[in-house]
Amino acid sequence: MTTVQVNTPGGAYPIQIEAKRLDKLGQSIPDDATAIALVSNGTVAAHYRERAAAALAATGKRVVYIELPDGEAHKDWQTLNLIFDGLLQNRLDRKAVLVALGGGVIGDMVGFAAASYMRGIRFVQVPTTLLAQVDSSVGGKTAINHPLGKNMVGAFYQPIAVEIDIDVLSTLPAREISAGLAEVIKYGLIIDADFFAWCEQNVQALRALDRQAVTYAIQRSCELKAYVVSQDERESGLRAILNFGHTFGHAIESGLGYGVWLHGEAVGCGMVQAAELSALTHGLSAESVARVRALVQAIGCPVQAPDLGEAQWLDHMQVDKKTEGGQLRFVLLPVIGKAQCEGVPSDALRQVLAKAAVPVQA
Ligand SMILES: NC(=O)c1ccc[n+]([C@@H]2O[C@H](COP(=O)([O-])OP(=O)(O)OC[C@H]3O[C@@H](n4cnc5c(N)ncnc54)[C@H](O)[C@@H]3O)[C@@H](O)[C@H]2O)c1
Ligand SMILES: O=C(O)C(=O)C[C@@H](O)[C@H](O)[C@H](O)COP(=O)(O)O
Ligand SMILES: [Zn+2]
Repeated sequence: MTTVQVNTPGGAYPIQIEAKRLDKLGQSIPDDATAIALVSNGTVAAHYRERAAAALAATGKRVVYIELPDGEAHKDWQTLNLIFDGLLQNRLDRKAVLVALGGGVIGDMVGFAAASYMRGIRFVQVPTTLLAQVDSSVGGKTAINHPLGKNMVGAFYQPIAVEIDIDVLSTLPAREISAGLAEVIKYGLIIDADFFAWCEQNVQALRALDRQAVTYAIQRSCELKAYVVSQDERESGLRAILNFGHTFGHAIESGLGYGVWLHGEAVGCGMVQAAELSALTHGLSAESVARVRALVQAIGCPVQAPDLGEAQWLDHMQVDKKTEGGQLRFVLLPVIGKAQCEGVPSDALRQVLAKAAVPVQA
């Protein structure tokens, strides 16, 4: 078992990474918890609900189950309300603990519900996608989407534990593995050039879910994210680097409609666009841009952006949370392994957007 520690003003907690961790979930429940609400969706529940519920019931506490519809298109108010309905119908009090069993969609919604139910109750992240294990379960960003913008309503709210069972990845579709790898290589690009080079060398092992390679990728990603969020929990500076590729990526997600491209796919493509922008504004070399594009392609994510049209691109990017006083800000790389967040000249941005060429389906 590997443990990575996260320390923020909003909460300190361990990330436990282990095979068959699902069977030890009871260890993350505090003794004074009055009840446990396990929240998942039908897809994940079909594989893992029984084991997770049994491990939680072994604490001797009452376990209730709340099922949400599956998919990014359901990361909204209506679905969030289903969590509150379940908590109230089952009379869960302030000392109840929520457990998020699923990918980033479940984790983000359960986290937001935990932040607001009775003004805040404890919650545990049990991430079951690669993307959630390397990124969304760590750091306390919780949110739902708005039709006009991604993750627009939410809170910073830390879990009390993150429980990663690497075995659950065996049931994940290949497309979801590719999407998760986009966030893995992001860490190399923004903060650890050696890790980026390691990803280049191990891309086939990662896609094949080679146990040793995947375990290392999860551990290193968690270490790097834990370092960043422990320095800057609420994104007043450094944390913005974790948003590399997301100004473009989130515009793709909301522009095409949530769920058409997976979050990781949109981020993968967005990182290629952000690398192209970095070449125009921060001197990133043509060779480095080519390395970014080649690795995004090698993990199985799209590298060619959809043709939303310049006006739509700008409209969707304008609501990005890094925007200040109406000025768009991007995470940019002077070299692979270093990132900074800044405004850019509009002609450079237009040059990058002009390359978006994939026709958008009606
Ligand atoms: N809070 C953060 O810091 C943060 C970071 C990155 C992404 N996110 C958010 O996370 C979301 C994307 O998360 P995601 O990629 O995990 O998508 P997801 O939660 O939609 O999961 C992907 C699909 O895989 C299924 N699934 C999950 N685990 C499975 C398993 N083990 N076996 C089989 N199927 C399984 C899900 O039911 C779903 O259909 C986006 O909404 C994104 O904005 C948040
Ligand atoms: O943890 C962070 O900080 C991130 O930016 C991680 C991103 O991968 C993630 O997609 C996050 O939800 C985006 O945050 P947002 O503030 O742009 O909504
Ligand atoms: Zn992301």
